Amino acid sequence: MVLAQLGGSISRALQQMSNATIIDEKVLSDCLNEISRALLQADVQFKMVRDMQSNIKRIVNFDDLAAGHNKRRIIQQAIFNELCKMLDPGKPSFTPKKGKTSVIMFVGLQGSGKTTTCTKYAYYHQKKGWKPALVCADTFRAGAFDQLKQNATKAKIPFYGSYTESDPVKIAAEGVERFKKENCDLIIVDTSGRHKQEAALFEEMRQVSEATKPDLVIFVMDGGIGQAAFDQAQAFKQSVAVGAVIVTKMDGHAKGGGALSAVAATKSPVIFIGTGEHMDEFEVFDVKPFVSRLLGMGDWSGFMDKIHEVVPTDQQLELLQKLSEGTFTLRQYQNILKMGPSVQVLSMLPGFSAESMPKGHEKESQAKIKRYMVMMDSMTNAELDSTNPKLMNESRIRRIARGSGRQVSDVMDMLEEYKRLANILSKRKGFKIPKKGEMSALSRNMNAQQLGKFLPEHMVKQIGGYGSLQNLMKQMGSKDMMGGMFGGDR
Ligand SMILES: Nc1nc2c(ncn2[C@@H]2O[C@H](COP(=O)(O)OP(=O)(O)OP(=O)(O)O)[C@@H](O)[C@H]2O)c(=O)[nH]1
Repeated sequence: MVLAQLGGSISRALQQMSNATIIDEKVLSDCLNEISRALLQADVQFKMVRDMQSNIKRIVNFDDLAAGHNKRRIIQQAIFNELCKMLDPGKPSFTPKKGKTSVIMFVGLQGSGKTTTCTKYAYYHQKKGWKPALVCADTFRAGAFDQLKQNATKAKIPFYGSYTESDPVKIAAEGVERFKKENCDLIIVDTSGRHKQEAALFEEMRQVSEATKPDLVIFVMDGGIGQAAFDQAQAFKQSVAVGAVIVTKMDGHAKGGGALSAVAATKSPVIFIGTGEHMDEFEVFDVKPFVSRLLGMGDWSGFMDKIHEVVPTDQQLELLQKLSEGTFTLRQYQNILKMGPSVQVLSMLPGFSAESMPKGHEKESQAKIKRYMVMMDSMTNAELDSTNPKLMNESRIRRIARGSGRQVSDVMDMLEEYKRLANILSKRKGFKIPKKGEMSALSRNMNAQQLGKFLPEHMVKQIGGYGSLQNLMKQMGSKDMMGGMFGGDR
């Protein structure tokens, strides 16, 4: 994920600035140049980068800052705000309501991942108790209906389409009508894509939109599109009322910076990102935790949400404790993998960046995770909980391979990856976690001083001290941040 590199570069620039004895215009300029270079390398549009730079310079006016002002804090806050502004168009997109019919139309270029994303979107809502349905109005690409049908069948989602009807407008209208009668609350219309922006595609889209009157049009964009993103997104916006963006393929080599351009071009927020071909590889996109992650400040709320979602209750505290101590057993590895690819999960922790992860982790596919989980299921409790690297001897490895139906080399591979990760984590220990009794009280009324007690010293410094932390908490909504962190009410 190139975005991880962007995060690494930005937090390094901030760190360098934090290390400077005196922060003057030159230090700020160097820091901003570094950040701008990183953004441009991530394919963020030149104009946006230039605007960001001049906005920050305007906010951080050294002449106006009285001595004693915490410049570091003001600069970091300004960078945080500007990055959020780039990704936040200022108004939320239409949010469908469960139980009330909404029509959602998907548009995008061919190959952007539109059809896959329609099913992911439907599946995501279905898991939350919605009644979604899929309509295939893509009559241009032979096989589009089959693809949608196959995905929909697998996820047990009702679908509508035709092998013989060539008019997408007719299919879309009929499909929407049918599912309205069936009281589906989320009717998703997949439209045709083309290789490039063409008048015919836009005309067809306009007609489908007129016939189905969507409550929301979602523009699907390949995360790897680069500098072309702005023009492409703008062209779609000019034809139909795009209200939200989904960026796909963020698992691959996508630079991701195009997402920022798409937000600017459509004045619509990114609502989800696609992180793989699998139905589950789909994440809600929230600006502030995302920027916080980019700046190396972590995303506690996301991390704790994941823990609560998949890690057995009696193991949650232990997982946090072990992570903070830097003792990472196979049991912890198993729990992390339940939460998703380790690179994504661990980059939610403050002080971690995906960049610091061992090479190869970005390719942790669902299949590989599944394979590892099966092998771990064949391990004994003693093996899973051991901190002794010598425990896994030849006979144990053979037994695990036999028990899981894998090769000895597969078990060795998995152990190797575990060791590399454990090694990284042992060097990054240091965040402290609250004691059991402190949890609920802290989750509601915590101030920056109290939160600071649980963070490593260098991180508090990097954030810009307690003042910045307090601001960050305010920015992120302390209830949200703390609720996520300590499992309080949300
Ligand atoms: N790695 C990865 N692949 C994805 C993601 N989303 C979609 N894909 C893959 O991208 C390819 C194109 O996806 P489709 O859903 O067929 O694309 P489309 O935009 O619907 O194409 P048309 O229907 O022809 O317009 C497929 O191989 C998908 O599996 C993602 O988030 N990550």
